[in-house]
Amino acid sequence: METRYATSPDELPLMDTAAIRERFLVDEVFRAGEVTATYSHQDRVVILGAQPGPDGLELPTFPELRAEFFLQRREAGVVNVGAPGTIVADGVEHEMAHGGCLYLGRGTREVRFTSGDEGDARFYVFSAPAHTDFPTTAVAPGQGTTRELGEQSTSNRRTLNQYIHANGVRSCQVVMGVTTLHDGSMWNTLPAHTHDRRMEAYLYFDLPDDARVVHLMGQPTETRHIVMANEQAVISPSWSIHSGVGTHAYSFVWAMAGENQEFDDMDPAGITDLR
Ligand SMILES: O=C(O)C(=O)C[C@H](O)C(=O)CO
Ligand SMILES: [Zn+2]
Repeated sequence: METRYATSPDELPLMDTAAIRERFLVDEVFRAGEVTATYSHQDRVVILGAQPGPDGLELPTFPELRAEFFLQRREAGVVNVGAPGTIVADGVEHEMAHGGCLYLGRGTREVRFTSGDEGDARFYVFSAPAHTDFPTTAVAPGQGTTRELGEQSTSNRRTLNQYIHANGVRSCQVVMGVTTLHDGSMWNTLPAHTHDRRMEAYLYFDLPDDARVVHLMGQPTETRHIVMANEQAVISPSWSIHSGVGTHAYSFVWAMAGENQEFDDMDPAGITDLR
C-alpha cells in the first residue's frame, strides 16, 4: 500500500510538475492479477484497483490499517470500469456490468473479485472509515439519480449518475457516482467548485489511449494542472477545485468522503475568477 500524506494549500504553488504528480496522481490504479492500494491522509480514504485474472482476487487487508480484514472499520464503493465481472461479498454474488456500482458495508469480511468471459473486469474501489454498518447494495449502470448538466454550446454537456448518496444507497461517508460526457463535450465540472467539508477523487475512464484529460486543481485563484491518461485517479483535497478538459469525451468516477454528504454543498468558483 502506498501512503500519501495530506497537503496544505500553501504547499501547492511551490511544487513542480513531478512533485504535483507524485502527491496527487495515482498513475497505475490497475495491474493485471493484482490489487493496488493508495492510502490518502485526505479524510483517510483508500483508493484501490482490482483487476482479476482467471483465478479471481481477494480484497486483502494491509498492515497499515491494523485491521483484521479490510472492511473491519471501513466502507467502500466500487465501480467496474472494465469488462463485466462479479463481486462475491460474504457469500452473496453481485453481477457487475461496465459502469455498475456496489456499496460494501462495514463489517463485510470476504470480498472476491472475478472477471467474466469477455476479458478482465477492472474494479475501482474508494473506501473511507465508517461508524456503522449499512447494507451492501448494488446499482446497475444508469440506475442511480440522474442529473443532466451543461450545454453542448459550452462543450460541457454531461450526464451525472449519483449511486451512493444521501437519497440513494446509504453510507456513512462515501458519496459516489459516474459522470459521462456526451460526444463532442470535453469539459467536466465547469463552473468548478470546492467543498471544504469533504475531499474528492476522480478516476477517468473510457478515454482512448491516445487522448488525455487536462485536470485542473488548486485553490481557484492559484490553479495547477495534471495531464492524465485513461484509468488514472487524482486526489483532490477539500480546498482544491477538480475540473478538467479532455481531448476526447470520457467518463469519470467521482467519489467523496468527509463530514457532509449533501451533494450540493459546494462553493462555486466562477469561471472568470479562476487564475
Ligand atoms: O460533472 C460534474 O459536474 C461532476 O461530476 C461533479 C462531481 O460530481 C463533483 O465534483 C461533486 O462534488
Ligand atoms: Zn466536487
